[in-house]
Amino acid sequence: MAKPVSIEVWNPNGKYRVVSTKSMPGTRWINLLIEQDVRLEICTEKKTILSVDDIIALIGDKCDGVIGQLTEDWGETLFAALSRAGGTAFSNMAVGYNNVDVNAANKYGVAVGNTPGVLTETTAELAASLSLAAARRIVEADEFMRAGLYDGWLPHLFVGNLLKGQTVGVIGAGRIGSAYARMMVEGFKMNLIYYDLYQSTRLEKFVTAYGEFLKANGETPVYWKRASSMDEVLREADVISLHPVLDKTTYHLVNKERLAMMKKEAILINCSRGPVIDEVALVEHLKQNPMFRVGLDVFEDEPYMKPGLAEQKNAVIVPHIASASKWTREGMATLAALNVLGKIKGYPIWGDPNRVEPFLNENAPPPAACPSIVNAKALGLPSSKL
Ligand SMILES: NC(=O)C1=CN([C@@H]2O[C@H](COP(=O)(O)OP(=O)(O)OC[C@H]3O[C@@H](n4cnc5c(N)ncnc54)[C@H](O)[C@@H]3O)[C@@H](O)[C@H]2O)C=CC1
Ligand SMILES: O=C(O)C(=O)CO
Repeated sequence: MAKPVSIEVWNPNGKYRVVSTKSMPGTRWINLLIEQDVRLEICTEKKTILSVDDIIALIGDKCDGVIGQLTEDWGETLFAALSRAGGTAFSNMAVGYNNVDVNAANKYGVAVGNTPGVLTETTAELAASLSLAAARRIVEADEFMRAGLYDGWLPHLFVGNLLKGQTVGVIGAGRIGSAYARMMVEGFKMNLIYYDLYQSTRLEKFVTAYGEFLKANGETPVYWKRASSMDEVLREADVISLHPVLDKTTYHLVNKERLAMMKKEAILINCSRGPVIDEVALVEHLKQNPMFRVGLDVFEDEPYMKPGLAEQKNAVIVPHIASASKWTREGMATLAALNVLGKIKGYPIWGDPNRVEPFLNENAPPPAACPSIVNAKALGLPSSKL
């Protein structure tokens, strides 16, 4: 028998029962649910990561849908429990859904939602922030000041890397990778080399047009190149940012051998998922190559770091905050809630998960559609004509 879990209840007499495993930013998502006859239960347990047993207790005997978090293990056990409780809808409050076993969800006929688009720019901005922090040694310099060690300007003090004219490498040039590439090319006049399974024509056109603009204004133009292999990016780029999904093809994509291919003074940024880098190999590489720097938002065994990482001065490390702007986090909550609500109400699936703005307009009711259901095809769910 699972232990009871503490909750806060909204609209107790609502017809549909939806559970959110965490309190989420903003109130719009709550209002959108309760206006549509939902009894909403929000878990108020203090512990950060809920166990499968905690979530089973939250689901209970009758539950139409769950809004969950990327820290939770949504596999066979939870989808079976949700299905037994009559549920057909789950949404991660995240775009990444490597914590979800979509095949298990398909088996139990549960729709799986995610929250693309709303976090693209926010996440790219954090990747850009980490790139700058690593290049200009901001964290080391901040620690030095606070320790009272600054006793005057020196020619050699915290010398870092100039980005202008260097090459930025992007691995996984999807929504976030492309947004980051544009920031670095336009903001710092860097050349671009990228690797993705698919061509990013829009990104290429952007860099071409920006290069022509610079040239027309008497400045050095910027260039792009689509690499034929990831190794080409690692060898050529000065700053490399990882933005692929995490799956079997990207697990330990950056390993000991690949770290060795990179320039000795390269900067590596990871705002995708921790296991994309072999973190043990990374710690060793950081120790052996003091001029090599990393900016990490994600870790292989989150929330833990591999031994030795925290001691490396050439690593800038932040706790998975890439999507943490107020607007984005409130928007993620809204999209996750609307995924669950839409499925419960039998709404069709929004046609373009890259264009979710209509769901985020606070001055208008959202479209009658699920913003993004990743297994819509597998479940045969209809597409919206809106
Ligand atoms: N740190 C954070 O807080 C955040 C992390 N993320 C992570 O970023 C990931 C990407 O998000 P989006 O850009 O919205 O997704 P997306 O689907 O638009 O882009 C992912 C890209 O990776 C490419 N890709 C897949 N396998 C690859 C491989 N083996 N080699 C090279 N490229 C490959 C895909 O073709 C695609 O273009 C998410 O799946 C999530 O894990 C997303 C948001 C915030
Ligand atoms: O959305 C995601 O995938 C995250 O990691 C958090 O925003």
